[in-house]
Amino acid sequence: MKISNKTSNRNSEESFLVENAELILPWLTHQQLANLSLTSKSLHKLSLSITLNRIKDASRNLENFPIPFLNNNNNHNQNHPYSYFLYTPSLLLSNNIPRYQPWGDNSVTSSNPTTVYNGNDDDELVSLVDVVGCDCGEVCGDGCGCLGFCDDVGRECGPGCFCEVGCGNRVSRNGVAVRVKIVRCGGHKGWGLFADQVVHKGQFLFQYAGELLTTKEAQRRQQYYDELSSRGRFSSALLVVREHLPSGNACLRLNIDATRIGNVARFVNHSCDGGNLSTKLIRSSGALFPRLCFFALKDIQKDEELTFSYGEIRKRSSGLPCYCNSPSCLGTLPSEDT
Ligand SMILES: C[S@@+](CC[C@H](N)C(=O)[O-])C[C@H]1O[C@@H](n2cnc3c(N)ncnc32)[C@H](O)[C@@H]1O
Repeated sequence: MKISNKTSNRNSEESFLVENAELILPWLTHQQLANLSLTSKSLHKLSLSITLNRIKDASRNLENFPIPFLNNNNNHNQNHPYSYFLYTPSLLLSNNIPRYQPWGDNSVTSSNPTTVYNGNDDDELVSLVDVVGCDCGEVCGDGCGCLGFCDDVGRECGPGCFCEVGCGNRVSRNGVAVRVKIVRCGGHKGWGLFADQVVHKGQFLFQYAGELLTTKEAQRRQQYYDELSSRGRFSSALLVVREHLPSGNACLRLNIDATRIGNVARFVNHSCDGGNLSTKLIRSSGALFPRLCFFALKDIQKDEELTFSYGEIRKRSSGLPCYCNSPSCLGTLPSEDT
């Protein structure tokens, strides 16, 4: 039997991939994995087991609990087993975003191969010149100087403090605090985030993690995302937070894009009735930027969808249709000029 060079090259590529599957396959994007699975039976089997693993934990092992994807939708068009994005538990500067991230390893490797981000802290966002914090000891008490509010922004202990990770004044710094799941919603909302346990009113759930952008970059991306959304089948997760002084003047603006890299908060859908989550900005001592934190607005039952209001303003006349299903639904999603 004569085997052509092309066939033997393909066979050796395939056996190389099969032999090194554990090293290579976890790094592939969903598209690369899908393409690979078409090439041979053994790679199809391996890709399938990688996919089943991904479905079990969207956070790639970076949170305290696994965060599963659930898609019980039989509609062929909506039959995606999971949503592909890179995971970060905290805010990242946009010049430090990894190009690839293994699924199941505890590190995010930056596009600069010398930088490995371990996902546990936001050291990148700490002022190295002016790191300030409390010196209460292991755990802070009522007299801790980091407690309280400043211009409507809550305060917490942070990288500038001497207290330890278990300190009660670090609620928003320890990742996702309650069990949640990412569920494919019926209709046109795409994926949504659901409680996988009872959550009590006032409880902290998670922060909105992603890339911190300059306003110019946020405007550029918003325009691009709007274009993609208008063609359908695209969900952007670019959030602009504006804080105003009592005078009405803007005093703070945060642009967080979780579209390419983010955490579970990127799956929280909008509800015109305000939903069951509230948001609050919290600044950790020593950190340059505050984080946007989500708290339960009311008691939330297991299996209830987690939602909040994306805003009041509907500036774009051709706004995207809203499917929140609340009696107060306004028909379109909020939109503002970025
Ligand atoms: C932050 S993402 C939320 C997760 C998103 N559903 C997904 O599948 O990735 C925001 C996008 O979700 C969709 N979305 C959120 N709330 C919605 C609603 N009430 N009705 C319709 N689409 C909604 C819109 O496409 C919006 O741009």
